[in-house]
Amino acid sequence: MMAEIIDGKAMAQRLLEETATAVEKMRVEHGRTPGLAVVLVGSDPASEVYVGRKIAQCRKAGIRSIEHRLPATVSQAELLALIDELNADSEVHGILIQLPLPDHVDAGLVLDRISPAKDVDGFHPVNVGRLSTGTGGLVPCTPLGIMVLLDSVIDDYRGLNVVVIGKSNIVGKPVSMLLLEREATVTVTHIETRDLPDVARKADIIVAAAGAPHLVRGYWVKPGAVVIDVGITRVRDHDGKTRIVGDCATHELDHARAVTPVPGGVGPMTIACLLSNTVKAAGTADPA
Ligand SMILES: Nc1nc2c(c(=O)[nH]1)N[C@@H](CN(C=O)c1ccc(C(=O)N[C@@H](CCC(=O)O)C(=O)O)cc1)CN2
Repeated sequence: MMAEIIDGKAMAQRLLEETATAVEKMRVEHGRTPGLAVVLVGSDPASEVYVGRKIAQCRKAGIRSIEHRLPATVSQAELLALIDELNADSEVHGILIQLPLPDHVDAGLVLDRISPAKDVDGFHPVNVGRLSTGTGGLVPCTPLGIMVLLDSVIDDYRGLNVVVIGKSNIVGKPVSMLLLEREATVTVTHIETRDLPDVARKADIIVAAAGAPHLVRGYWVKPGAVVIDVGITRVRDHDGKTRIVGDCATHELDHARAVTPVPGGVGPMTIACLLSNTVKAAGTADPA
């Protein structure tokens, strides 16, 4: 039997529609339009695509987006000055700095400068701390999206074994916190983990976020497990064409209960959750 394919594209579309409804309600009831500042440094082609999609989705949902495109040579001081300006702007409820940043910029310093209340990416230490103590705050978009996808196939996480592959600050660590909040038993694995296939095979849920194409093979996955594929790697085929592949060899996962596709799984949810975080930030902001 084939595994169920969790349709991230359709679920993202639904969330975007709900967000548009919430934006309209906020406008009518409070006279406030959520505003998202999108900062792109340099011209990384993938970042250009993602930023373009974020802005297009904002437009559709009725969120005001304010785009700041800076050259790759921008100084750290200039970037910090822009963030100070955006922090002080009452029309800006969310600030997004598209990653990666150029090497000469200290990304940690830049992200820490964003006001935690406007940190719609959930990367600021205050929001990281809130997430790890289960005390609210803004949660990173990809992990939020993963939970929406998982909730579509799992009612009760209590006692389930989850193996997270990858310990990044953007995905691995925050998704582990969200799963712990649901009383799952979470094992976070990484490049140094011994016998990773054996560890993975014990999982009821695998979240693969290693950035390693087709790392997770069929024999890593227990029959009936749910597999969330977070990897997005562009590879070049024999014919010279590029295509996007995930961290999982999905064609070997017929025995899984459900899997997310790449593309069309976690990626679209990341953008939808950014918009819903922006509305959340606008809803908690002080009146202008
Ligand atoms: N400030 C941030 N920077 C980055 C984040 C982030 O959450 N915040 N995540 C990634 C990039 N990203 C969003 O910014 C992102 C990546 C992929 C997708 C997506 O929809 N992917 C498609 C496939 C790719 C394609 O079609 O080109 C899919 O999976 O279907 C959306 C957003 C790093 N930077």
